[in-house]
This record gives sequence, C-alpha cells and structure tokens, in this order.
Amino acid sequence: MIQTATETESCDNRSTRPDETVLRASDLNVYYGDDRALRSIDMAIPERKVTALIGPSGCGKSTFLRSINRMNDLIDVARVEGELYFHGKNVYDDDVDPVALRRKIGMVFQKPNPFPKSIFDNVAYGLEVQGTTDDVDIDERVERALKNAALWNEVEDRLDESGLELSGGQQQRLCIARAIAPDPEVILMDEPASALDPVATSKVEDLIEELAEEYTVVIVTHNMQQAARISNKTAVFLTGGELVEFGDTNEIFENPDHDRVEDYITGKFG
Ligand SMILES: Nc1ncnc2c1ncn2[C@@H]1O[C@H](COP(=O)(O)OP(=O)(O)OP(=O)(O)O)[C@@H](O)[C@H]1O
Repeated sequence: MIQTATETESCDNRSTRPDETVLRASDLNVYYGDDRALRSIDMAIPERKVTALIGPSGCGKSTFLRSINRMNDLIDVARVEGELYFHGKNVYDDDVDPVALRRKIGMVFQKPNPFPKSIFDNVAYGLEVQGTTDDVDIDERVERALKNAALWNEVEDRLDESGLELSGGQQQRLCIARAIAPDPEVILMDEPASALDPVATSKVEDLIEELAEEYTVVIVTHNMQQAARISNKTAVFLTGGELVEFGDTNEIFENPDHDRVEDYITGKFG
C-alpha cells in the first residue's frame, strides 16, 4: 500500500495545505475488451503540484489520465476495476455524476482544438458546457481564465476574432483557458505541447508551472526533458500497463530504483 497524505470526504473541499493527496488510484485496472491496459495501479497524486506520466508508447499513460475524470466511460469497450479516489470519494461510485466530475477535473488535449467561434466564445463555452453560467459574470470569468492561461495580453483587443486565427501555441493556451474557465481543481493534460514549436512549448511549460500554484496538474508527456523541467512528481509506466516507479521527479531522474526505469530515461529503449 502506498503512503498517502490526509484525504477528506468531500469532493468540494479545496484544501490549502501543501502536499495533500487529491487523487489516489488504488488497485486500478483498465481493460479494453479482453486486453488489460493498466495493471493494478496504486498512486497518490499531490494537490497543486505537477505530476508527469511518462513511458513508452502504448504503456497506458493516456488510459490512466482518462480514468481520472472518467473519460474512458466514453469508450464502449473500456472497463475499469479498482478505485480512483478524488478527495477520498471513489469517482466510480454509482452516485458520482461524470459531468460534475469533469467540471472539477478538466482536460486539455494534445492537438489544440479550439472551436470555429470567437476567442471569447471559446472560453465562455467552457462555462456553458459545464452548466456553470447561472449567476456567473461571464465577462469576468472569461477574462480571468484568459489571464490565468497567460493569453489575455495577446487577445484582449480581439476577443471577437475567431480562435482559429491564433497561432498554434496561442490556440493551446486558449484551450487551457477553456478548461480552467469552470474553475476546476485538477487539469489533465495529454501531451499538451507535442504539436507546438519550441517557443510555444516553452510558453506552455511556463504556464503549466504557474497553473500548479492554483491547480493540480497531471500531464502525459513523451518528452523526458519536459517532465524533468516542469514536474514535481513523475510516474513511469512501462509496457503492459505497469506503473514501475513513482516519486519525486529529481529522484526518478537522478537515482531511479529500477534498472528498467534508468534504461528508459537514459534512452536505451522506448
Ligand atoms: N479506445 C481504445 N480501444 C482499444 N484499445 C485501446 C484504446 N485506447 C488505447 N488502447 C490500448 O491500450 C493500451 C494503452 O494505450 P494508451 O493510449 O493509454 O497508451 P499511451 O501510453 O498513452 O500511448 P502513447 O504514448 O502512444 O499515446 C494500448 O495497447 C492501446 O492500443
């Protein structure tokens, strides 16, 4: 059993204490039909930190990420066994509404995917789709989300222009603004910078570090330098959906416990 910090019972309780566990997988297994994509995963993810998920292609990183906010529910053949606790509440309990869960645990995808709408509407959509527009000052929330996504200064005079007219890096920050508009606690990111050039990547990396002051960030990345640069914790998955090592990023990169992890991070395979 892995060590966890204190967990609370409520899904809504945003603690200010550092290093509190916000998400905890316990004996989590995910299957696609008869194929097992994740094997008995135990992991405690700390609040307001960046946790990186790394490992070779097909080892289950995205599957694990999607299991956190039940995006795997949308895949017919996917089946989850075990528990995934969010503030001590199993998100797979029958009484958990996946839409409400995704309001608390937002997601950003690999390829920037703004809608063919204005910059403003792209972010406001993040509120509408999550049903959070009642009693909400939409202008204020859009501005705040764009500021938190480090995009406001670049778009404040062109909020009516199409989101598709932005550069790739700006589009990804727009998508991050859309994800944080409903004020989630956790942001899941699936290779959010892999489609960006080095300058845009660097901006998104800086942004991720800033976001962790307010949000818990879990990021899948193929880029080990990126994981080493921006994450506090690193989880190394290896082929077969096994979580081989999880710990402080510095430890994992400087002194991994497992030879297989060392081989992977030094580029001997993967
Ligand atoms: N929708 C799906 N239906 C069936 N099998 C799937 C599905 N999604 C993923 N898999 C399988 O589950 C395993 C884990 O895939 P996953 O995408 O989680 O790995 P990954 O580590 O994120 O890979 P990559 O780094 O290439 O994105 C793979 O064998 C993959 O083929």
